[in-house]
Amino acid sequence: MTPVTVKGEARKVRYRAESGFTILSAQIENSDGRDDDATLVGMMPPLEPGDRFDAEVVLEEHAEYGYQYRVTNLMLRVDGSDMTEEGVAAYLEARVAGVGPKLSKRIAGFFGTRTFEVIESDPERLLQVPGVTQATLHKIVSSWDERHLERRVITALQSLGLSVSQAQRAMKHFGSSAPEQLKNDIYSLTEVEGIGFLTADRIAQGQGMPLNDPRRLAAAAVYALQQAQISGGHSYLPRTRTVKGIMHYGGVPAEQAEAALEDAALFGRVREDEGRIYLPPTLRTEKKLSGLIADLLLTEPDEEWRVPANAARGLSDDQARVLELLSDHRLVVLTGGPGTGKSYTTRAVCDLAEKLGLEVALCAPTGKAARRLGELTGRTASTIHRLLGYGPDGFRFGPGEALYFDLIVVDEVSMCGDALMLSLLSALAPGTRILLVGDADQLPPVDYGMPLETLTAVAPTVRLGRVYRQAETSPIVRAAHAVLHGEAPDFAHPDLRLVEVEADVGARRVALMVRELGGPQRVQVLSPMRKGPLGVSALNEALQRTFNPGEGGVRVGDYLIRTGDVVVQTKNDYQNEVFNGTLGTVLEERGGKLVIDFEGNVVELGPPELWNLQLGYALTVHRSQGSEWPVVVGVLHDTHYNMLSRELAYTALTRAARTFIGVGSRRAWEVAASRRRELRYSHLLERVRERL
Ligand SMILES: Nc1ncnc2c1ncn2[C@@H]1O[C@H](COP(=O)(O)OP(=O)(O)OP(=O)(O)O)[C@@H](O)[C@H]1O
Repeated sequence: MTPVTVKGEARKVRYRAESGFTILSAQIENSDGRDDDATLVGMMPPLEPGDRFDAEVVLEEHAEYGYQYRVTNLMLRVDGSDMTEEGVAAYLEARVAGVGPKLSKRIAGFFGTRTFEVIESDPERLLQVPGVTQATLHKIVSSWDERHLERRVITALQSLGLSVSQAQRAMKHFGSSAPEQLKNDIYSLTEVEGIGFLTADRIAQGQGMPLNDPRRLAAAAVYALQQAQISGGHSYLPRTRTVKGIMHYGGVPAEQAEAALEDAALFGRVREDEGRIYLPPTLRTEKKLSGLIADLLLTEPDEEWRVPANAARGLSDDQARVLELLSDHRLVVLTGGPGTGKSYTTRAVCDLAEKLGLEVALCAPTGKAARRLGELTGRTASTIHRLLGYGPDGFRFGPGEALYFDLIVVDEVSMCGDALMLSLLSALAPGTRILLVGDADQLPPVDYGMPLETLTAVAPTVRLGRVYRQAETSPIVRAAHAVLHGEAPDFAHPDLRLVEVEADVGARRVALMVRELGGPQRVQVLSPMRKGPLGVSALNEALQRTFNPGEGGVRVGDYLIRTGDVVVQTKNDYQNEVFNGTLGTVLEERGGKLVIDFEGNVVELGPPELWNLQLGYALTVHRSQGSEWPVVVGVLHDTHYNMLSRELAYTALTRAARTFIGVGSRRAWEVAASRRRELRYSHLLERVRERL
């Protein structure tokens, strides 16, 4: 059915979720006829009885509710200019506090169809109407504002070409100044979750923005760098690749893209640093971080750190070296694969520090990693954000106020990008020691930069090679280390198997396998990418259909999430203390909101936060870092070709504590083992070296 355009008047809002999803009874009409009791469903701005609107609707027959009109777009006509005097009076009476039937008729009689304009732009004139006192005026203006602000902003954003849900998210991001903000720079829309350059550009074109407008091409440059940061973890792009990005997003030839890059640098939208193109904040971060690392390497630790002979008892020589290095160095790095004794060593460090009477803080990038660190060392550990006192206006501790501990231990450091590492190091008091622990062979962090790689090259580092945990018996640990040396796993063990499948039936095969292995609560599925027949989206659809079939649920991106589903948080939410990569189970669906149990932390998420959720039956390998499950089904197939690398395969393997089932193709594992991941563009290491 093709959408038809109708004019309508709202009768009754039967239901409205914060996301904007609405069920509305209305009278609608167009040249083909009218329907006095129509049911409209879909994303709509806040509506009140009597509101007039234009809408695009598609007539549908719903299994349960019969005929109804699905709204593809709905625009309010709030100016009331085509309302009759009675309509204006009725509107005032219904919606504005402090105005009864008599007074609303008098006001409508006085100003007619310009009444709304008077209330909005020159309310004092209402005092000319007999019976309107200062108190009445105050009531009218304040009730008008709060109710109409959102409607006006949403309607203004819709008139820019945004859908209702995009308008809601833009208003959440920019606040009520969103229309002005977007009128000045429509491309700042790309900052809003789920809105990319192409959407902003479509709207800008709709407003007549010329293809070669410098603002448009500067925005294309910024977007190219943002995408490089988000999807590639790059801190900058070489000039040539930035130009290609402008050509790609801007759709302009090379010479125009070159000129646009000059303009973007001129406007300060991007920064050029010896042929490297950065977003300004990223360049500042990289420079500041290099300064702090150099400072840690060049200054002496404060407190006395003597290592008595028995302190190293039970430690290997390598593990004992960590204790020695801490006596003369403020910054020490401990790296090694799974089961090599990193936590075991950390515990010994904490034991010694306490014997020396030193104050120690333990932290890690995510809640799960912090909990694990606490368990393995028998001490309290927190997230880095909590240690730095993260709150609504950012970190409490930092350049302005230092953390006063003698030693800070950070685990799972491979998950820290440049920005978080900067926040952490800038909160250290002079003389404080810091021990960074992680597995440098893992995939780099989701955020841009890879400070651990730089630190292992410049700071005193101990690399633990010997595998203790069930080394010889655990085929997975052996396979992980083999992959790092370029060999594909042999998959010749009951706990390390490979099932070859064709891409088009693979997702179904994976779902059946998860059922055989004990279901989603025991088995985690991993895949390198989101798209494609064996990507996370397709796997999640198949797994949801198998383990949580049914209709309905809350629409989040390309998923319908409902009670009982396994979900994963995709962005750090410090208010609810739910971090990127944390898995949860949906307990209940309440009016467009979801109540989710994230490993004991039960939170209720409403529309804007729901954008940070996805189904979690299957995760990308990237997002699985810092977690571990008894059984993992790792999907690696030729169709993932350009993502295959030995770090990816290694990270996937090391997520399994006991059993790893590979699904896909043996060739994919051979390709992965033979290839290192794409290097990230970061200049941090060079900047640190320049300062040493
Ligand atoms: N020097 C050692 N002597 C004896 N056992 C050790 C030694 N070092 C570690 N272990 C044992 O090896 C196992 C793995 O140690 P640990 O958990 O510290 O490894 P890890 O590197 O932290 O692993 P992961 O990266 O998975 O956290 C533990 O059971 C630990 O007790």
